Formats: sequence, structure tokens, C-alpha cells
Amino acid sequence: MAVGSGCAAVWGCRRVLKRAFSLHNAHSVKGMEDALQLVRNIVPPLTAKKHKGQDGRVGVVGGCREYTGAPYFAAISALKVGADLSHVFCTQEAAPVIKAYSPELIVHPVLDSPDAVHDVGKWLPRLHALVVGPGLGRDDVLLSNVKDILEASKARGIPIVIDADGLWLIAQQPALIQGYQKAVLTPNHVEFSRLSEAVLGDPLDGQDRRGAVLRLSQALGNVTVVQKGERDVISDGKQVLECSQEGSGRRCGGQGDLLSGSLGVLVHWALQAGPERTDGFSPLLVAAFGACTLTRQCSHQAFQKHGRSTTTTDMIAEVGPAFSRLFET
Ligand SMILES: NC(=O)C1=CN([C@@H]2O[C@H](COP(=O)(O)OP(=O)(O)OC[C@H]3O[C@@H](n4cnc5c(N)ncnc54)[C@H](O)[C@@H]3O)[C@@H](O)[C@H]2O)[C@@H](O)CC1
Ligand SMILES: Nc1ncnc2c1ncn2[C@@H]1O[C@H](COP(=O)(O)OP(=O)(O)OP(=O)(O)O)[C@@H](O)[C@H]1O
Ligand SMILES: [Mg+2]
Repeated sequence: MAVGSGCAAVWGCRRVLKRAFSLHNAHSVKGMEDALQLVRNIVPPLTAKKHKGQDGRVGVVGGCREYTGAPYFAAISALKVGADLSHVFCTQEAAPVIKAYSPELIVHPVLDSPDAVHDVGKWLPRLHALVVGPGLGRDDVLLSNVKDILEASKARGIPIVIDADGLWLIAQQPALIQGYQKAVLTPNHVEFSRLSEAVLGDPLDGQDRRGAVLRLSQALGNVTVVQKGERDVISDGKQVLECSQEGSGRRCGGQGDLLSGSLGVLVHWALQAGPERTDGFSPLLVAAFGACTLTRQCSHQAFQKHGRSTTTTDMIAEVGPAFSRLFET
């Protein structure tokens, strides 16, 4: 797809990109198809030639006394999208709870151990991507361990999705992620304001969401930023994409965890596929567009069945059908 690729002046091609990536625009059916095609291009084929692990070994760093649902949602979503193995690195107390939710997850009760960084670090060579933050909490000891885990992951060049309390840590210490171009941040409205305040010293400009996301990404040295909301706005500091796939009016907790877990796997696939398969677009932008579209489609499908009682568990049950519908047609 040629639309927007290699665009030097982002604002000059903004209208073209919006046409290409806005699903609600009545004239954008072709553009939408093009955007979805880029995501389809990165999905690895299922063949008999592969071994277990090849389609993704993802680690989720999060899970503490208060929050066990969030890391579960993220880790199970990664598996349901197509990762082969999904690990959770959480506190000792959270581990039996998360294990009891699912026999499919590999759960390490290490995050509050004195050797946490070593205990997680020895798994890093086997991981394709890390999702840091869902249900992590804000305990100083845990955050200090996560800081060291982030440094070790960056040193190995592991792609990192940062969400929830991981973003709290980044707002305290933006230098931790500055210039690391294999990172994607997935803030909700409040998390975005916090980051924007910390990095740019600006209160959020609600009128110009695309400009705000672009500026934050640039200030962080082209880290990819996904601002979730009524529309999801995605930028790598060079290009700005929007996803307005129809979701639902339901705003139950956990939908962001589904997004960050899915993104963990899609980031790996996109980087593995390389820029030829994404037609010059940053692989991380394409992965982020895929995760946003998928999450919103899951919300839409779950809401059709369950209406107001829709919860994130209902959305996770839709990952398979939604994925096939969007990316395997
Ligand atoms: N079942 C679980 O275990 C869940 C745990 N969660 C975890 O809970 C922790 C805190 O996450 P929060 O997202 O609450 O972050 P914060 O603690 O920063 O709280 C943000 C607050 O802002 C509100 N808010 C969100 N969007 C808003 C908007 N557009 N306008 C105005 N207010 C808005 C929310 O209701 C929330 O009270 C994280 O560790 C997160 O992962 C969540 O992921 C939800 C599910
Ligand atoms: N107003 C909205 N209209 C439609 N979709 C929305 C809206 N707000 C958020 N979403 C979608 O919901 C999903 C999660 O975004 P949300 O802002 O709820 O994340 P979050 O607060 O981090 O969630 P979590 O409860 O998991 O922490 C995203 O896919 C986003 O596109
Ligand atoms: Mg969240």
C-alpha cells in the first residue's frame, strides 16, 4: 500500500492517512481494507513445519495482591490471538490465583522475591515480547524491580508493550524508555494526561488528540504511543493513524488488558515480518492498529450477545471469531 508511506510531512499527509485508517468514513472502505491488509500481511501461516514457541513466547509482568484479573486478561489474550506460550511474572501471593484461572498460563511467583530481576532475567532470552504493567500495582519495591527488568529487556532488544502501572513508572522516570524504538505505550485517557504532563509539561489538549500523541511520541524519541479512547490514536512520532472500528458503549475494566496482551504477540509478528510486509509503515504501528481493531471488534461482538452485562471475559471469548473475521478473510 502506498498511502502515506515515506511521508515526510505528517500533517501534509494527515488527510490521506485518516482516509486510509478511519473505519467509519463512508468513503474509506478501500482505505480500511488496505490497513487491514497490512495487519493480515504480518500474521504467520499455520503450517506443520513449525515448532512450539515459534509463533510467540510472550511474557506479562504484572499481578499483585489487589490485581490478578488484569495480568490474566493480558496473558490469555496473547494466547488466544496466537502466541504459543504465555508467561506471567507476578508476586508470590498473586500466582496461585492466576494459575487457578487458567492451566494454559505459565505463572512465575517471582516479582517480589529478593532475586526478582535475576528470576525474570533468566527467562528473557526465551521471550519474543514483554507486556509490562497490567495489574502491577504501585509498590515501590515492585516498581524498582520492574525498572531493572526493563533495562535488562532493552539490553536484549526485546519489544516491550507498556500499559497500566507500567505507565505510572514511565511517568515517574521517562528516561527509562526514552529512545527505545521497540517500545509501545498504551495509555488510557488518564494515563496519557499523566505522561503528557511528565514528559512535555503540558496539560492535555483535548481538541488536538493527534497532535498530542505525535508530540508525546517525538518527545520520547519515537517510542510508539497508542492513546485509547472513542477513537484510538496511534503514532510513532512520524505518522499518525486512527482506529475507529465499531466497538460498543460498554466500558468495563479489562478491555485495555486485552489490547496490551494482543499487542504483545502482534508486535512480535510485525517485527518478524519486517517493513516489506508492512509496506514501509513502521511494524509497530501496524501491530498497534491490529490490536486496537481486534479489541474493538471483540467488544462489538460480545455486546451483540450480552448487551449491558458484557464483561472482558465475554470479549476474550470473541478473540478467535473476531480475529478470523478481520484478518483471515
Ligand atoms: N480485573 C483487574 O484486575 C483489573 C485491574 N486493572 C488494573 O488496575 C490498575 C489501575 O488501573 P486504572 O486504569 O484504574 O488506572 P488509574 O489508577 O490511573 O485510574 C484511572 C482512573 O481514571 C478513570 N478513567 C478512565 N478513563 C477515563 C476517562 N476517559 N475520563 C475520566 N476518567 C477516566 C478510571 O475510572 C480510573 O478510576 C492497573 O494495574 C490496571 O492494570 C485494570 O486493568 C482493570 C481490570
Ligand atoms: N469512548 C470509547 N468508545 C469506544 N471505544 C472505547 C472508548 N474508550 C475506550 N475504548 C476502547 O476500549 C479499549 C480499552 O480502552 P480503555 O480506555 O478502557 O483502556 P483501560 O482504561 O486501560 O482499560 P483497563 O480497564 O483494561 O485498564 C480500547 O480498545 C479502546 O479503543
Ligand atoms: Mg488499563
